[in-house]
Amino acid sequence: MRKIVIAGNWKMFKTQAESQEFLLGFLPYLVETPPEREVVLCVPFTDLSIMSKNMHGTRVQLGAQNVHWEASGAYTGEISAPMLLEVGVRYVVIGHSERRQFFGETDETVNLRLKAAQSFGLTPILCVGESKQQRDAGETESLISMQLQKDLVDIDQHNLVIAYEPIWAIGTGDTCEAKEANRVIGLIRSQLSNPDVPIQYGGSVKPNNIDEIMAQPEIDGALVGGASLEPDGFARIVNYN
Ligand SMILES: O=C[C@H](O)COP(=O)(O)O
Repeated sequence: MRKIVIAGNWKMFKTQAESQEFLLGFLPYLVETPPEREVVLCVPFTDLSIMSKNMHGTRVQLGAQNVHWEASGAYTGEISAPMLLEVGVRYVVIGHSERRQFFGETDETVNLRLKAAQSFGLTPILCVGESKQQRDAGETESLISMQLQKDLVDIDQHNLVIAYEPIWAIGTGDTCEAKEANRVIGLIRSQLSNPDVPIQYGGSVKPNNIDEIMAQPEIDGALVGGASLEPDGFARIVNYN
């Protein structure tokens, strides 16, 4: 049985005060959440400590949004896996398209980050997905295959989550049709050595489309950006039917 993982990715949103206000609104809804669903919040680095403290004893797991491949060193502005572990982080988003697009992440550095995360016992959420241009050019399948091939070299597929995030669907309200997301995720699964890796869909997931997305047989969860910022809406997503 594959694990269901619903993760919020707050990106560069929420101060510490705002993160605590979110928790107050969100946590009460979790009494309705079926126990087999893993709920994760991937928050800015500055929110990790306080979130960790105030999520203690709840079923929500803490996630970060990036990690460096060295344990320590002269890497100004970077954060290492031991630093994340110390503040209670369990998951880390790696290779998000915003990192690839705006911060020069390559498949090679994504692979290094994945290895570092796993070697310290963190569970990476690896993001893959095509741009609009690549989709229109019929390159979706080849692009994703190449990303997987390069990103997953020497990666343990028993401690891994993958998120299929078509770039054109991120933050646009233009969700990938659920059946199409299911098809691409099936394709991703067919390329894995462990078919039980949880594979999420991400890209304009909202309270009004989560039920249809989660009804697809290949989809094991969601990576949610904008809609994870608001407690009621994210609770509706976590408590999908
Ligand atoms: O990591 C989350 C994704 O980039 C999706 O963002 P979004 O739900 O705002 O489209």
